[in-house]
Amino acid sequence: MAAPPATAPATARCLSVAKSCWAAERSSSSFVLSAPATGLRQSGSRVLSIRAKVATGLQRACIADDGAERPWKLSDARLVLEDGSVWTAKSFGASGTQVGEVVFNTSLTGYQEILTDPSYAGQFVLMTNPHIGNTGVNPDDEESNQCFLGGLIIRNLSICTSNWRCKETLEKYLIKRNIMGIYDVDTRAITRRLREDGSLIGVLSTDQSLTDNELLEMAQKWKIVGVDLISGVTCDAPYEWSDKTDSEWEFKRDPSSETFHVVAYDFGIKHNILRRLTSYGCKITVVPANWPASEVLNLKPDGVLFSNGPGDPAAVPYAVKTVQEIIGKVPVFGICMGHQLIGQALGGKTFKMKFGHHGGNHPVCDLRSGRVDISAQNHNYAVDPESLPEGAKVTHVNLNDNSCAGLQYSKMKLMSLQYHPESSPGPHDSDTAFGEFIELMKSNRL
Ligand SMILES: NC(=O)CC[C@H](N)C(=O)O
Repeated sequence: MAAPPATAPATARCLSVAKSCWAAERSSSSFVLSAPATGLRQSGSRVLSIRAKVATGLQRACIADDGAERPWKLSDARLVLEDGSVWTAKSFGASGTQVGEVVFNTSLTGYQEILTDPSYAGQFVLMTNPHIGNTGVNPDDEESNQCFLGGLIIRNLSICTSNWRCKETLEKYLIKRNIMGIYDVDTRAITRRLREDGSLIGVLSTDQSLTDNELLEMAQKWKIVGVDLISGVTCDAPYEWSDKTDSEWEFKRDPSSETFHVVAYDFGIKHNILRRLTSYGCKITVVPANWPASEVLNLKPDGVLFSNGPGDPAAVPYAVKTVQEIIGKVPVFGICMGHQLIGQALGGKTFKMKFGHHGGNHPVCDLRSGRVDISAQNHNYAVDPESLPEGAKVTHVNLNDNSCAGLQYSKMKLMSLQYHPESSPGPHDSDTAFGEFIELMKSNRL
């Protein structure tokens, strides 16, 4: 059970701190900040300086621990961003100190699928929905066997859980899995900063012996671009997968009469991708990320799936080489990281987006039919369509920013999507993509 809220509502505390910061600002002759953690952005805009001061002011207002016992939880955690801002919060889940890239996710729920999505390795996920934890967690919504993300950042932790599937509270679940969580922090302000400045590296800490400056230094030294994160999340050895989507949840009513053998490269694969493929009539062999292409081709599969996965697609040349050795020989389907690796394997370029796409409400247009799907997304990198060779066709665009959301190259028997047709969590609109992969494999059999 979460701790009861502090007496003064957070917004009120925030506003009074903001007011006093503003008054101090006006009475001083310059906008130079006195707090060491904000000093780095002194040369930045006046607006940024004020915001940083508010964040630092919150820390002073909340960590007034005089040793007296109080029946509510005091702020005991900090999030220090690489821009020098310090955000105080209350911890839940594990304690300690953790570095990661902060991304915001606009899904209303589905936090358990997000926590267990291996593509979030190295990242802190900030949920923009202010109320999280009310449905607890259950054994069926896991997308992998562990949590790979660095930590969870939320506005309000639900003080109770109420759901017929709930087996455990979010707080207990995070403690068991040694994952840090913070709440009672201004997630809207952090999201606005990420939208303005782009994704930022941060440090989450409950360790009061570390100074703001020490945490800031950790954030500024840490790198995520150019790092191979796939090798930390892929499986150790091949295995067979045969679980379908549970009949209670199945929404596709016309099971395929044919079966297809698909080899799935595990770059951080989500279970629901495997379940959806199985429901569409596939027998699946999952192989580790570094499994030789020659051994996969020796199995004579009907198709190969290149899965989602964490990090920078340009940092895994071995995976790009594998994709190069396979495309054109058997039908392939790339999802998210798999799509980006296909882009690279075709000689195209990937680039880091300002703050990426993370959420269950991204409109995507299928340019072939004009149909618009609402899709589940989680990526910070994208394929530059201008860099692709002739013949590679952009089939889908994200309607929020026109970025490339899908590819097809008939001669190479390939299709790929930048988003998540398996939709966990998210809408089922794009489930038909699995049917398209089945058709691609069928036509290759003829
Ligand atoms: N979901 C994924 O596969 C993520 C892809 C890649 N790691 C990115 O952030 O762009």
